[in-house]
Amino acid sequence: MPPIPLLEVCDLVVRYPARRRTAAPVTAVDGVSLAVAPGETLALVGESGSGKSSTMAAALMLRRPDAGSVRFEGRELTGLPEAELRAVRPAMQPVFQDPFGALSPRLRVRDSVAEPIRAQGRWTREEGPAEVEGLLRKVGLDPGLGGRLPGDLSGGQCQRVGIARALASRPKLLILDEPVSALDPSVRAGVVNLLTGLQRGSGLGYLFISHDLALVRHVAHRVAVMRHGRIVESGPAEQVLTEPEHPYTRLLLSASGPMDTAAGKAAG
Ligand SMILES: Nc1ncnc2c1ncn2[C@@H]1O[C@H](COP(=O)(O)OP(=O)(O)OP(=O)(O)O)[C@@H](O)[C@H]1O
Repeated sequence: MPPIPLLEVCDLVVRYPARRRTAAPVTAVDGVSLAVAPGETLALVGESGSGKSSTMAAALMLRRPDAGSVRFEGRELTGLPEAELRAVRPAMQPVFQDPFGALSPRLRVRDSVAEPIRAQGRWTREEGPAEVEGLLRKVGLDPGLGGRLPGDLSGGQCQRVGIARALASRPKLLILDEPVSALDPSVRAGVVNLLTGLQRGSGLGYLFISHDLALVRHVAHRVAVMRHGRIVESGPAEQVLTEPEHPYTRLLLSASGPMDTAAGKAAG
């Protein structure tokens, strides 16, 4: 029997109220189904406005979907009260595009990383600091940076702190929303390699949201292509990216140009 997916989203619908009185409500996600297995990276690709971030927000239950189901390790989340969701959330952690925006500007690096450990009630004076130091090392940072504020770090360093903070909750799934697209091209590959390295042998699943198909080719096991709130094509990365069936996927691929971005090359 195949393993139970970490995340399983079925027939997901997310609507936003009309922004103007005369406008219609927006259906941002219109019946999306996807699943992420342990140790797997599913890339969700599509142009701006196709509904990727709305799917992410609903999958994380940051926004309750208007219809459909979200299961984590087989457990339905949509009907759970907030108190029960709080217990599930550590296992599914977001990593956002803006590395500075994701961290509190007034919290030192070590406190940002310590916060989830404290929130889970695991902090002890003996083991807490060592766990933080270990997490900083794990994401390729010198623990000596622990005393700095985010404003004293580069974008790449900040994103690594964001990843360390996500890992501090001991998650099973990371939902990564364009995790390297705001970074300087010269540091993207390092962060991509970090993410692929963290996954190796760990069972950590990734829902990897990106519009960079070159990058997706290097990180994803499977790809789902989203357009106007729907998945128009999905399958193994190699198949979708080399023999796309849907005209929209072909269009995205032709618009993305040759598969040779800095991140792609170094990560390959
Ligand atoms: N808070 C909101 N209120 C109204 N409409 C919204 C809201 N957030 C998103 N939308 C609309 O929902 C649709 C999907 O947006 P979403 O941000 O999920 O797409 P996306 O693929 O993640 O785009 P991007 O890559 O630009 O973030 C778009 O038409 C967007 O304008």
